[in-house]
Amino acid sequence: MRDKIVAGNWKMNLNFEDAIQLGTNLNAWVADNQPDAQVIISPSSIYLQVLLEAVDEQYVKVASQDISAHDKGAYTGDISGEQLDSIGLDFAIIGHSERREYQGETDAIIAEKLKQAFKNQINPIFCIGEKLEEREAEQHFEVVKSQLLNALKSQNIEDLSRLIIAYEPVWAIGTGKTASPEQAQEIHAYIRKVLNDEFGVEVANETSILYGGSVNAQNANDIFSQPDIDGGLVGGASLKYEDFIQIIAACK
Ligand SMILES: O=C(CO)COP(=O)(O)O
Repeated sequence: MRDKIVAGNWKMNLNFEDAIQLGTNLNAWVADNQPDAQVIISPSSIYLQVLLEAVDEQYVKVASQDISAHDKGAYTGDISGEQLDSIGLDFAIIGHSERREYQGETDAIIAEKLKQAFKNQINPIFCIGEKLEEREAEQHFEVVKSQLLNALKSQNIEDLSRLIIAYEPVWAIGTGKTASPEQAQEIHAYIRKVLNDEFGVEVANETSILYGGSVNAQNANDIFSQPDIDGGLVGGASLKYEDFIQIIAACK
């Protein structure tokens, strides 16, 4: 379903107390202010369960930052979709560029992770986006198309109703350099066109496509006002309560 969504990817930040405090404060703010956007927070996995208990799911949803590509068994350090589902978790970030870069995640691995999410009724926030050299070589359209198709072609079409996409140009992540609202809109419209061409109009119209990469309280309004941008996946600014609530409020 195409919802407005603002998701905070906390990455490997915040200690236990700060994570609970931020989650609790956000929950109270959402309850009081009833923003248009669905709010999601994505803490480190050790805090998932306690945050699920600390927030009310009608106000704040919780997402893992990853999911195993495997069902179960001898995969030390992995957390399976079934395990995530068993604590009541409904969302998972999959294929973030930092995992592609530092953990060697390929499109093929990401396709398996998406399958595990779908199989366990978890809504994936599937990340795609080009690197700086690919943008400079004007290959960004090809890159996102191949990331999309390599990961989605093997999925069951009916599972795609759970899909959320996050377009995050790697050159804009943590750099303070945002894609301009026009650049972001252009590629979001293109992503929707690829979805339409490959999977049909329903998938294209019903998939939320979030923008990520240096979203902050100042630029959120301009970015979110673009027609094909349904919200944001926010890193650094999601760790600061005052900034993050302004970003949520900007998503209408
Ligand atoms: O990677 C991101 C969210 O997943 C974006 O991070 P920043 O908002 O810190 O650029």
